[in-house]
Amino acid sequence: MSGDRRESPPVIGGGNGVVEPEKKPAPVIVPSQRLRLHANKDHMPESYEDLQLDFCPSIFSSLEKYLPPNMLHDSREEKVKFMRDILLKYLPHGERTRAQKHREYRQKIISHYKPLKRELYTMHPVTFFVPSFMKAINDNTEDSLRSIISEPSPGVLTFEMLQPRFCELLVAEVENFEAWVNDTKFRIMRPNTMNKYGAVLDDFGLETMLDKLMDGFIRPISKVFFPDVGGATLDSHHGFVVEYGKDWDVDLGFHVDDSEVTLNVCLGKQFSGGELFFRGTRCDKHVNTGSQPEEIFDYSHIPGRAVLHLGRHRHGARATTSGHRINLLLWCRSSVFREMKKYQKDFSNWCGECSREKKERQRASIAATKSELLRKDGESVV
Ligand SMILES: O=C(O)CCC(=O)C(=O)O
Ligand SMILES: [Fe+2]
Repeated sequence: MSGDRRESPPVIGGGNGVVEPEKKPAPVIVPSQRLRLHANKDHMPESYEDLQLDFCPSIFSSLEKYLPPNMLHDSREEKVKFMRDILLKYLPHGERTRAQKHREYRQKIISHYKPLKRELYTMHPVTFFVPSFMKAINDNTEDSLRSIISEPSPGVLTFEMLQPRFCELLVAEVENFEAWVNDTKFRIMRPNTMNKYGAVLDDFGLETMLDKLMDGFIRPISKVFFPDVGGATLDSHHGFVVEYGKDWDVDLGFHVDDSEVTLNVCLGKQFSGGELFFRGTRCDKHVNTGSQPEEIFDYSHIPGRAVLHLGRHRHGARATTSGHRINLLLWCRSSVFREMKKYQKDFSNWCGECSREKKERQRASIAATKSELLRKDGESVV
């Protein structure tokens, strides 16, 4: 083991609170009509963005061009049903049942829960974000982004992001949701296996808004700062809030997130403690190795200020010693990166330990070449 620090092994992924697959096989629906072999280029597909779907809405828009011609002008609901049945066939059985169960779970919440602050459910950049953040995103250059971002430790980016009013509204919505959960005794899934408190925002209607947050605001930053982990191709997310304090979770153990890039923004309220501690980025193989002194970093949350880091950047949260801390988390994922990762062994462009090992191999190889040259030199002198 390298480095001077040992931590207990980080929890990997932390799960995302999704129900376990059912054992009984579900019947596979075989559509009586087939997709076309070639896309109908003249057809203008509908938007599926506003629907609660178990696949990315853009997949439905793309697939619509392949629908049998007689279906093209069917209702959106009929087209969704047809395409969804086809897409589900491509998921492994366990995944398919899991996706179906999760869809039903969400549907149940959404059809019964009455949102309090409706303005949160559609993206309003000007009222959500502080002007400096808006400007940097709108200018959309590396320089403009760098001008608002600090990097107090390698790979830990921080910047002012959310308006105080937005934070208040989101906290009020979460409290309203929790009151509804208590009143109705509805059993909700927590954000992941590490939390007893907190709520999954995607499960009660905020998925579309959070998708827009990822697409329009987090992906442009990740593309510049985290290109090696699929920062430019983030295409799905898990969005939730965590709550800490005497009456909630107290701290959060050492772990890595099930994400390529994680956005963590403090929403308030008043609290002390709760610092994030970081211990360097690691691939699967090296997740339990020690940390180098330069990888050790503590960050104190400030309401409205975002922290952006790799999911594989090992971290945890210290005890919130007084008050109530609520943070918004967006675990952003890239399916392209995950697929490519299966065929790679060396992650020295982002894993601290792969990189250290690679440098060590290069150093050893240079030293061996030098001593070989010196030996040959010595022989020729004699
Ligand atoms: O409490 C925090 O700020 C950290 C939360 C976190 O790391 C997580 O939920 O993955
Ligand atoms: Fe985390």
